[in-house]
Amino acid sequence: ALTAKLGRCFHRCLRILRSPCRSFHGNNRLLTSQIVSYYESINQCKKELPEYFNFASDVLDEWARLEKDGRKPANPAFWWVSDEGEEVKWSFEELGSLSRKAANVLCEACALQRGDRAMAVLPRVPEWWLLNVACMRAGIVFIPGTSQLTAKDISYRLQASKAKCIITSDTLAPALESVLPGSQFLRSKLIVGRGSRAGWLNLKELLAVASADHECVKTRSHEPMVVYFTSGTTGFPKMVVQSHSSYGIGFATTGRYWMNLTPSDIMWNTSDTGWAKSAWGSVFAPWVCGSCVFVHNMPQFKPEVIAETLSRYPITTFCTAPTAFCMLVQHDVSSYKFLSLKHCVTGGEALNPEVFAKWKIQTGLDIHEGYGQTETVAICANMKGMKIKPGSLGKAVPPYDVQIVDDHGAVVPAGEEGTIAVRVQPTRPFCLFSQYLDNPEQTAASMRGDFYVTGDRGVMDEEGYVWFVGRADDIINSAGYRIGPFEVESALLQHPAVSEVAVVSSPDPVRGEVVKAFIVLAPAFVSHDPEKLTHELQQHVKKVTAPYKYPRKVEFVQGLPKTATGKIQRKVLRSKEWASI
Ligand SMILES: Nc1ncnc2c1ncn2[C@@H]1O[C@H](COP(=O)(O)OP(=O)(O)OP(=O)(O)O)[C@@H](O)[C@H]1O
Repeated sequence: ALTAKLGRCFHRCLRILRSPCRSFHGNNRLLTSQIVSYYESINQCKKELPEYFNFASDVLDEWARLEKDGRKPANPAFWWVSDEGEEVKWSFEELGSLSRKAANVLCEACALQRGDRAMAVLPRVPEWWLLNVACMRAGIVFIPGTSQLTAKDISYRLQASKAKCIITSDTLAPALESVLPGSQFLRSKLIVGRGSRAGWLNLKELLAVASADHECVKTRSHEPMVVYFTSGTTGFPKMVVQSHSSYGIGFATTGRYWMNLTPSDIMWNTSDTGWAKSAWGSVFAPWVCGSCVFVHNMPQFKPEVIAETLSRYPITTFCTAPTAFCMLVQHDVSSYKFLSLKHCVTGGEALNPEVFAKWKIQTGLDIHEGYGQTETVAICANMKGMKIKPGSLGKAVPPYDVQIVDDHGAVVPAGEEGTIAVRVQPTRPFCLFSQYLDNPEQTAASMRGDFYVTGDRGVMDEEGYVWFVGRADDIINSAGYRIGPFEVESALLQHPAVSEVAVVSSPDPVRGEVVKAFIVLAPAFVSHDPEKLTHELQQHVKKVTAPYKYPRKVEFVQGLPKTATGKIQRKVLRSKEWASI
């Protein structure tokens, strides 16, 4: 009888674990590792997506429960520092109670309801994280925008997104006021920071009197959770809708295997709050893994400040853009001691192998490059434990089936160039964006046959590693040769004279177009003879890569045009080159 009883009990447990609708709500017996592995197995298609899911109640509150029971490493959920020496540390419990208060503020004082949209244009202040979680709890769609946006940009975004609430800082509010009257959807305005302003509610004052009792909305997995704007590298930024599960569950594999995160880790991602990269590395990937989100609120990216922060705080995992790694190795971080740091990741643009090699020499650490878009979680990555191929994007991250396809959506053989694509037939991955907001044409245009196409060109090698060639628009077609800017830029960066470089097409009467390099010189080379230097750089490229790729035109410049995220806008340089034609 006892065996039969045990057998029944075992099967009941198994049924609960396998149940598609299972949530962690109220289940106190779960272990730390089970939270991550449950969501990981959904990513690996071993378990079905639950019908209802909410990151706040199903993940964050679960970590808070384990923390309370003493079954989670004593790591804060959130650790924020500023240049002025201020510090904020929240446990998962504190994050829970503060975000419940914030949810009440949004629902009561701001009169927002489930499904309404709220736009937050804030620098890296702790309230950004609170409001993010508060919106999840209330089922409000959160729309982050970078504080580098101009009032005109914000006006466009408010109109386009039909946001009912604008949240901004006391310093940004005056500049915004001029454009707000034109936003017919806007119902409430919330200020984060000190001081009062006519017509604005103040979060701090409202939080002081808000109740910490709030029942989390039971959101459906596919319900919209957040809208992010793309960087606008190739055109006007697109509004990408992500659901509660796409970002909420989809980052489990990214966090565990690419970022190497566990509940003992402290993750620092330097991305600005307005970009999807902050959702990746400062919200979902670390928190689904129970790690601590570390934030340094610094108005400007200064390599010496980054290096000091990495030395001073027990940061274990560091993520920053390739350009930032480039600035760090140029600053030379060899003299710093990053005692806790054990894992570095990057993405968002191409990481040149030269930077990878220098970082390894200076710190002893690899940089694990990953690739993805606002529309996705990590598509490819050089994951922990895998052989790293410097210069490659790594291999497909589950559940994505990544292929290189031709113009008709047919998969091309290994070694052949095509468009990097993610299979959506017969099964569309749950962690792919839902749509471009109010733009069915653009949403449809992102599909080709059985695939979602990224718009990036690449090659897959025999081992399944994907190599980035360039954005489709950036490929140079010179006398029948197709040349990706990345390879030429990587070759040029190996030369000590080159500090930064962008390679684009330029008109040519014979070849149609030729390779042109815009180069920012390293300080020691600024006074060199430009003609001699041009020749030397051309010879250098011919030596380190196929000679037909060398830049026939070279222009030395003071700086390169970049998006607010720091990505090089080759489009701007290209347009100037072709303007006179
Ligand atoms: N590791 C990487 N190497 C090279 N490029 C990368 C890498 N990771 C991401 N990218 C580039 O960044 C893009 C995704 O960035 P994001 O979603 O911010 O929008 P964007 O393409 O920069 O802007 P927009 O779509 O508005 O032009 C990818 O499509 C790819 O071009």
